[in-house]
Amino acid sequence: MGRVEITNLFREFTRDDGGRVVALSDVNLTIADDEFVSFVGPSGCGKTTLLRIIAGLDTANSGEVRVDGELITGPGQKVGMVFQEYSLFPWQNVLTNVAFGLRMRGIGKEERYSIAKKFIALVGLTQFEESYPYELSGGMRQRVAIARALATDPDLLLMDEPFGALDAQTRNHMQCELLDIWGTKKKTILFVTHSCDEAVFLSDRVVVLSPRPGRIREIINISIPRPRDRTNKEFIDLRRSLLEMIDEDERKEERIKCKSGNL
Ligand SMILES: Nc1ncnc2c1ncn2[C@@H]1O[C@H](COP(=O)(O)OP(=O)(O)OP(=O)(O)O)[C@@H](O)[C@H]1O
Repeated sequence: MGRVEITNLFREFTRDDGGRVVALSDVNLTIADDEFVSFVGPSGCGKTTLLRIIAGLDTANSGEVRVDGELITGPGQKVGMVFQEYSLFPWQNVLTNVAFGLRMRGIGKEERYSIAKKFIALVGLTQFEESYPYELSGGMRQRVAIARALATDPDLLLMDEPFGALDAQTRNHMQCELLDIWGTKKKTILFVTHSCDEAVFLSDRVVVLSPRPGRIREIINISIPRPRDRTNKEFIDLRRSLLEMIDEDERKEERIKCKSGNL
């Protein structure tokens, strides 16, 4: 489960000065069950907007998103989200943080704690069940956020730069953990990142968005067998071509801004 169909998505925002920003245009994409897809592209190209619309947290002006055939009209149980800033409740310990979504679903205390403990174990934090977020490192907090998103067993997991704030070593470690979890708990993952290296390391496909309005510029299949070796020539070549594509788009946008006097 977790098939996503995005059809003719268009999203425009009105700025405070009354001007219009087209964030997404003509986005059409189908994502298969259990697929791992990353979204990359220049800053401001609409990656977060796209994820928020898929999550039902924002509404497109036109077009639609379906998850397993069901039209998304608001936040739903099929979708879990993990953001860059952990978004844990500081006044709750690890156990109650992870059990939170289950409580919202009316699941009794004994059952929700038992489910939460299973997911805390999955992310390797059993010894920290009673700890509060301030007592944990950034990587540990992010693991709690992932456990919390997984505990409600969503078919689809949306992750918006979840490892962006982590140091390089913790980030690499979390990437491997995420792939392990994805392998065990089979679900569809949509992952926004600024890192081409991360996108190539994790994904079945990488979707490159163009600068505003965000459109699908290119979809790249990554068929390198996992676990992926970052020193492998194919890996290096793919990472380089992705980087070049995004650099080229960023330079193009700067030239347009210069010409229009916005820079
Ligand atoms: N609520 C809003 N009101 C007005 N403009 C918005 C709003 N949300 C997003 N935008 C604009 O829409 C465009 C896309 O924003 P979005 O955050 O989706 O891009 P992004 O690709 O995720 O950016 P980044 O990589 O920098 O995080 C940007 O130009 C942004 O300024």
